[in-house]
Amino acid sequence: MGSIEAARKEANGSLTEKKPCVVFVLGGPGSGKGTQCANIVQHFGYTHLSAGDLLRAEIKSGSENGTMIQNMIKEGKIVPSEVTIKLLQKAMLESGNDKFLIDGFPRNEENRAAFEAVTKIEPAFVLFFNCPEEEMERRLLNRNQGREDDNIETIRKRFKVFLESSLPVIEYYNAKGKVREIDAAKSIEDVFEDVKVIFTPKEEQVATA
Ligand SMILES: Nc1ncnc2c1ncn2[C@@H]1O[C@H](COP(=O)(O)OP(=O)(O)OP(=O)(O)O)[C@@H](O)[C@H]1O
Ligand SMILES: Nc1ccn([C@@H]2O[C@H](COP(=O)(O)O)[C@@H](O)[C@H]2O)c(=O)n1
Ligand SMILES: [Mg+2]
Repeated sequence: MGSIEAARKEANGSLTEKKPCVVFVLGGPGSGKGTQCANIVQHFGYTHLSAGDLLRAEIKSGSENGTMIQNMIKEGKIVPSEVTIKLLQKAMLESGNDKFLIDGFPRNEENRAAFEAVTKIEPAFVLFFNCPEEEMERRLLNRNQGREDDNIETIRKRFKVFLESSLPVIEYYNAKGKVREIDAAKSIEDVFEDVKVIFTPKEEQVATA
């Protein structure tokens, strides 16, 4: 049985009940989550849902939560789970797909516990892009996508939140054997080579030795 399918069945506890396959994609700011998710979508048919992108779209839509979300993002703070989970659930329903890369979520223990309580979905696994802070800082300062949080002051706050609130979530899943860690300091192409191994069912992996 392929590794993803096995993880999915184990996560959802049943062979018949059809729950979506969710992979949480975590890593520090600038570790390359969005870049690699775009590659995974092309090769493996997942729908990519970036919590940060959904929150930024919510600001643009003129929603009543827009100002609150904008202020939180400028400060690198985590938006209350209720808001983010509603956006994720809506996007999952609208996608028509049943395989999701949820990028940048859960960002803290509150995100994690609320998602599991509301959706009853356990991730198949957690893809963790591990990258040194100096490299992430360099990437963010060169990103040039006009993001209000890509300035050195906010970047430092985001790093602090990652260490204090997001790493414990990765440790939580690691204790359950669910973390697939990737060295994200390599080139985009080399990182994707490592990612592909994780998403390719074992029986399809060609022996190179
Ligand atoms: N392996 C890599 N080597 C060099 N640059 C990279 C690599 N991966 C991504 N980048 C670049 O670094 C920047 C940040 O990448 P990306 O947006 O994918 O990160 P992210 O983890 O989604 O960040 P955030 O958490 O801030 O959304 C982009 O400009 C991207 O092109
Ligand atoms: N679960 C989340 C994810 C993101 N945010 C806020 O959005 C900012 C940008 O997120 P990226 O993943 O695009 O880097 C992040 O710093 C948070 O302010 C959130 O609140 N909750
Ligand atoms: Mg991103």
